[in-house]
Amino acid sequence: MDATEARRRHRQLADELHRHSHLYHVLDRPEISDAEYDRMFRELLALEKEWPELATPDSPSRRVGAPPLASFRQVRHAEPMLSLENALDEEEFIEFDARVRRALGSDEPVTYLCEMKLDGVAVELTYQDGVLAVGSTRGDGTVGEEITDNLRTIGSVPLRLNRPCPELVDVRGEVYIELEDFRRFNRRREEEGEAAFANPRNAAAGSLRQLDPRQTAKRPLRIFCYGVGRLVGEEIASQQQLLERFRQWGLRTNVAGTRLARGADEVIACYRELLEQREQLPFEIDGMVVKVNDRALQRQLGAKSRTPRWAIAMKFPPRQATTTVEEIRVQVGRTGALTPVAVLKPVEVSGVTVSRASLHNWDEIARLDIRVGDTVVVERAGDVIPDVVKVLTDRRTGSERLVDPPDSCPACGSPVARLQDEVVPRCQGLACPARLKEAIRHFASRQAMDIDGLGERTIDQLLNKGLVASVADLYRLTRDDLLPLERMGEKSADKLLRAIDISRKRPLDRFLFALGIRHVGSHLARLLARHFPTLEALAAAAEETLLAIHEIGPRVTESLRAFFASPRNREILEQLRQLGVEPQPVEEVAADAGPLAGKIYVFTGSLEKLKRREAQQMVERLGGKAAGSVSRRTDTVVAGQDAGSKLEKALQLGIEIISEAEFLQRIEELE
Ligand SMILES: NC(=O)c1ccc[n+]([C@@H]2O[C@H](COP(=O)([O-])OP(=O)(O)OC[C@H]3O[C@@H](n4cnc5c(N)ncnc54)[C@H](O)[C@@H]3O)[C@@H](O)[C@H]2O)c1
Ligand SMILES: [Zn+2]
Repeated sequence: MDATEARRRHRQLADELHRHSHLYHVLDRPEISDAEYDRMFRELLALEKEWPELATPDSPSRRVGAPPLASFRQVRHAEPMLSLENALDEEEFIEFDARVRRALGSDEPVTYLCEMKLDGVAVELTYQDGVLAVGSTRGDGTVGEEITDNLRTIGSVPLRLNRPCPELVDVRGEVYIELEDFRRFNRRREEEGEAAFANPRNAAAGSLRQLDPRQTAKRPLRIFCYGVGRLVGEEIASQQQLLERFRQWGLRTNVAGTRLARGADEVIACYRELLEQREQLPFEIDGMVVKVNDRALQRQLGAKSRTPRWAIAMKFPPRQATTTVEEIRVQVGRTGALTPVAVLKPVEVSGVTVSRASLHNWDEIARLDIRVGDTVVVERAGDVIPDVVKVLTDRRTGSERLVDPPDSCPACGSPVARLQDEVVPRCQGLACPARLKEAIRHFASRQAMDIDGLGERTIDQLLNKGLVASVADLYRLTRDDLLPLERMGEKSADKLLRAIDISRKRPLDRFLFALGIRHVGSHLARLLARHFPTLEALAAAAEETLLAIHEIGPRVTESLRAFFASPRNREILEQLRQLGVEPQPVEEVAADAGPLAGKIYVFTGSLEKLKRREAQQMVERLGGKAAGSVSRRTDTVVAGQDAGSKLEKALQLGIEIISEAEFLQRIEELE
C-alpha cells in the first residue's frame, strides 16, 4: 500500500467509524456488531502506526465516545473520562504488562486488580460534601450530558453518602440492565409495537437519556461504581481500597467480581476463569478490565490522549457462530403483535445450543435481506436468543426463499394489518386465542363495557375452563357456569351476571371502544358513534365517507377495514346481536368539558411529526389550554429537539416533561 492508498483507506475508515460511533453512542442504534466496529478501529490504528501523519487530532483514534446530544445541558468533566485500550487476546495482554514494567523501570511482577467489564453506560456522579450534586454521561470524554434527575431515579444511586466521606468526589460507574429485566422489558416493547432494543447496553443508554426522568424511573437500571475523577479530602492507596471505601460510603460496587493478581500469568488465569463464569452471570460483560492496583503507580504511568496507561480491557471473543435458517416463523404476542423468529439449524454458541434467532420485525428482515435457507452469522449478545448479524450471501445456491409478512394470523387465521407508525403487524381477530385474555379485559374495562366484577382472576378461570372463547360468550354465562369458580359465591355470581346484563345496553361509543379496534380510542369511538347510528352502518360506510369526517385519517380507516374484513369478527358481532347486545345510539354532547379540561400545556423545541399549531389544537380539542411560556401553573411541557430555556425552567419547577411521541400516545389514549 502506498501513501495515497493509505490516506484514502484511512479517510474511509475514519468516516465509517465516525458514523457508527454516532449511531452507537448518541442514537443508541448501532448498525454493526461491536466486533465489526473493533476490527475497523484496529485497521485504522495499524494504518496510523505505519503513517503517523494520518493520526490527526480529529481521528477516531484520538477521541472517546461522541459529542453529547444538544437536548441535554452539557457538563464539562473536571477530569476527562477516558476509554480503555483493548487486548484482543492473551498475547496482547502480555505486551501490555511488558510496557507497564518498562515504564515503571521494574522487573518485579506488577499487582493488578481484575474487574468485570460491564457492558453498560459510563456515568459520573459528583458528590459535594456527600450530596449528589451533578450526574452526567461520558459524552466525548470531556463534555457529557447532564442527567442528574434521571440518575436520581436509580435505586442503587445514593443521593447522599455515608459519613465520613470526602469533601468532593467524582465517582465513575457503569449503569446497566440485568438480562432477566432486559428480556421482560423488550418483550413488552415489541408487543406495544415499539422497536426492541438490540441489547441491554442500548436499552440502558436509551433509558438514561430520556427527557422525562419519570420515564427513566420506569426502566430497570442499576449501577456498579468502579473509579474516581477528582477526590478531595481523602487519600486512597489502591484500586482495591477504593472499592472498599465506595462500599462504606454506600455506593454499589461489584467487589465480589474482582480478583487481585500478581503478574501476567495470574491475570491470564483470572481471564480464563471469568470467560467460563460469563454465562452464569445475571448481567452482560464483554471482557475483563485489568488495572494496576497501586494508585501511586497509576499516577506515575499517566494517560495517553484517549486511554490510561495503567489499565486495559481484555475483550472476550464475540459469541458468534454460523448456521442456516430452516424456517421463518411468526409469533403472536399478548396484544396481537406478530413478530418473526428464525428457526435455525441447532448450533453451539459459546457453550449454549441455539435453535432460534430473534428477527425483531419485518424491517429488520428487509435490512438483512434474510431468506429461508440462508447461511447466517448469529451472535449472542445480552440474551439467550441470539440475533442474526449477517447473511453470508456468497453461500447462496439460488434455492433460498424470501418470506413475506403474513396477511393472516397464525393463531386464528384473522387478517392482520400493519398500521402506520408501527414496526410490527397485528392480528385483528376479536377472538384470537393468543390475545383473547387482553381482549376480554379491555372489553370489560371501566371506559368500555364497564362490567363490574369481571377481574383478571375471573377471566383467567373462564378461559382455562373453556367457558369463554370470545367476548360473545360472556353473554352466554349462567349461574351454574360461575358457581364452581374459585372465590365465587352465589352473591358475587349474581352480581356479575347482573353487570353483564346491564352492559347489553351501553352506548354505541363505548361498545365501539370495547371492541379494541386498533387506533380507535374512546375519543374516536365517540366521534364515529355520533356519525353512525349503528355498528352495521359504520361497517358498511365507504372509505370516502369516513375520510370526510374531520379527524378521521387513513390510519383509522385502514384499521376499521381490517377489523370488519375478518369473517370471524363479523360472526362474533352477529352473535353479540343475537345475544341481546344492543348498543344505544349516542347524542351530541356539549363540547366544553374534555379529558384535558383545566390543563395547561407548553410546547418547546422543534417537533418532528406535528406542526406546533396542530399540537396546540389537539390540546384545545380535548378541553386543555396551550400556553406560550412556562410558569408554575403549567401542567406539562412537551419537549422536542433542541428544546432550550423553557425545558430548563420546567426542570427547575419540577413540571412534567414528555416527548412528542409520548404526547401523541397520550392524546390517542384520551381520545
Ligand atoms: N457497534 C458499533 O457500532 C459500535 C460503535 C462504537 C463503539 N462500539 C463499541 O464501543 C466500544 C468503545 O467504547 P468505549 O470507549 O466505551 O470503550 P470500551 O467499552 O472498550 O471501554 C471503556 C468503558 O468500559 C466501561 N467499563 C465497564 N466496566 C469497567 C470497569 N470495571 N472499569 C473501568 N471501565 C469499565 C466504562 O464504561 C468505560 O468507559 C468498542 O469496544 C466498540 O465495540 C461499537
Ligand atoms: Zn390471531
